[in-house]
Amino acid sequence: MIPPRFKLYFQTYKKTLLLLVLAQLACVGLYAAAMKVLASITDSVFLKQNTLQEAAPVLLVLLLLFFLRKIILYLQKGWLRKTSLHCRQQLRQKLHRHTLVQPQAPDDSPKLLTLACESIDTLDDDWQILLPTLMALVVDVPFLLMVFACSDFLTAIICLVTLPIAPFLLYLLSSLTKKRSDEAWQRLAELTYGFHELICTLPLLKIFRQADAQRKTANQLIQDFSTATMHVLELAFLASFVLELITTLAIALIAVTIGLRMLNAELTFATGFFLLLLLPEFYRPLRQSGTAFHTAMNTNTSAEKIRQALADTNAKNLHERHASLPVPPAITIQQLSFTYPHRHTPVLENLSLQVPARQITVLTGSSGCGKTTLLTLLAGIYAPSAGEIYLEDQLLHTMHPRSREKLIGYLPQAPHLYQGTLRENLLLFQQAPDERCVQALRLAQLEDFFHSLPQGLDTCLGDGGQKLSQGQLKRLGLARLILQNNPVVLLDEPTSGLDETAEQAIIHTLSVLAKGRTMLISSHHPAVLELADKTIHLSEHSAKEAGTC
Ligand SMILES: Nc1ncnc2c1ncn2[C@@H]1O[C@H](COP(=O)(O)OP(=O)(O)OP(=O)(O)O)[C@@H](O)[C@H]1O
Repeated sequence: MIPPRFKLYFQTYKKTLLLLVLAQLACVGLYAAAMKVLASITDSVFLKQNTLQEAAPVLLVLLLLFFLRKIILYLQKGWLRKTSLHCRQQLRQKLHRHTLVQPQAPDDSPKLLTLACESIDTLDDDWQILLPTLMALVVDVPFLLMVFACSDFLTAIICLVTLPIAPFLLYLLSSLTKKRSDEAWQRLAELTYGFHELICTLPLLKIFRQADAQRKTANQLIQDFSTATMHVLELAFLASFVLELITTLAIALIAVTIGLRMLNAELTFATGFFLLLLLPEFYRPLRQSGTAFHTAMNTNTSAEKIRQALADTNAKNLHERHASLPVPPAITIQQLSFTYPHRHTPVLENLSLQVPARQITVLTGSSGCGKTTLLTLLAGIYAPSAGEIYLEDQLLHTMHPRSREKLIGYLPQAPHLYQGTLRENLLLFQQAPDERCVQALRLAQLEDFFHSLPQGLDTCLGDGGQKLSQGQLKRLGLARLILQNNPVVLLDEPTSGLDETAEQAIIHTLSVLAKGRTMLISSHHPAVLELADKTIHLSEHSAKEAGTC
């Protein structure tokens, strides 16, 4: 019944969980003591006719017990919140590392988005709902059973008999709920994917006045998701209702027996009242287990998806051994094939070629023949469907991402602009002195742009900040590459979108940057071709080397 990830929680957060269990024990102990005091006050004031003044010190003790319990509950909540946050942070970091280690399939980003946001956040319920219920079941129920057994054996026996009904009913509901919960997650993934696509293409849809037409698709996705969620909620409601009914009936049954036995003087008022006060607390974890059970179905589905996503990484035999690699290395491609998911024909098939070290190699070919695809495979963003890519004698896809990042720099056709300062956009969370940033901007022909900025390197770029033209964005990408200082540099159309003067300047920068590096450029521009030591013409599925110039 207990999900496997809980074992991991028990191992990782052993001390915190022990503390939480002790706090739980203290809470239930204080509650039982408070109820004992309350029963005895009621007994002394109403039945034994003592005055309130006589009961006042005992009332103070009652107040103190409630106060102490509140403090422990508050601390317990805080620990649970903190541990949940830490646990989710760790998982997000793991997932982040995984996306770097495991070359992503091109269609994976919406899936990763769902995993990193919704799925991981769902695991908060493990700490806010599941673990507290589990602790109450493990600590409160046996503790109160013992208190019942010490006070009145018959009540303890009835409680014990009614106890297994709830788990049995939950077991019956489990298979049905799991299927519906899986379905709801599937609909959520489709919804995320649909919205992701819609947002990416919104400007284009607006231009072609198709934004309204897409509303129908979005509405359908929302409808499907809400229907699937409603199905899950129906079952959750049913489970809670059944448990409420059973526990209420059990409490009523025990209350009647206690009442009858008090009438027959088999039980004193103080003991009977004390037992009646404790009964709701005894059944509380059982009532909560309905909600917890529904939550567990949901979190189990998310945890399974996260586990599957992370499993491939653990299986991969990655190594960081690149110290022995000659720098800059030559690139050798052998029998490389790549097919995009949901496509029947490969973009690249049995491609073999050599990119020499310390030279500029220019990749040409008609539009759509696979130049960008080849560069992204070399950058390790996608994994090849077949064949090998070697950096000297080392296989690229067995290399650790840290090694790959150190070795290979990549300038995509449209570099991404992050919402952040110019400095953050340049350094991408690395450290470097401001002078180096300014020097890189100068080399990438962005000096004038930099001087026009009101706050220099601290100027905010991206959404809500300074916007950049396509040409400026490309040069910003080039400045990033200059700062990264990688021995292998891959550039996709570095001069597209630039005017003639900027193009000349960038070509000069490229020739400077190429010194002591292995450079592969995808381009048609005659000026870039003039730079080439070697030209490779990529036609559909094959490559022809135009030889060394
Ligand atoms: N994410 C993707 N999913 C499916 N197919 C894709 C994807 N990206 C590219 N393709 C297809 O792969 C083929 C090669 O595309 P690629 O962008 O690599 O060509 P290219 O030679 O770089 O073109 P260009 O010179 O116009 O940039 C094209 O037919 C394209 O439609």
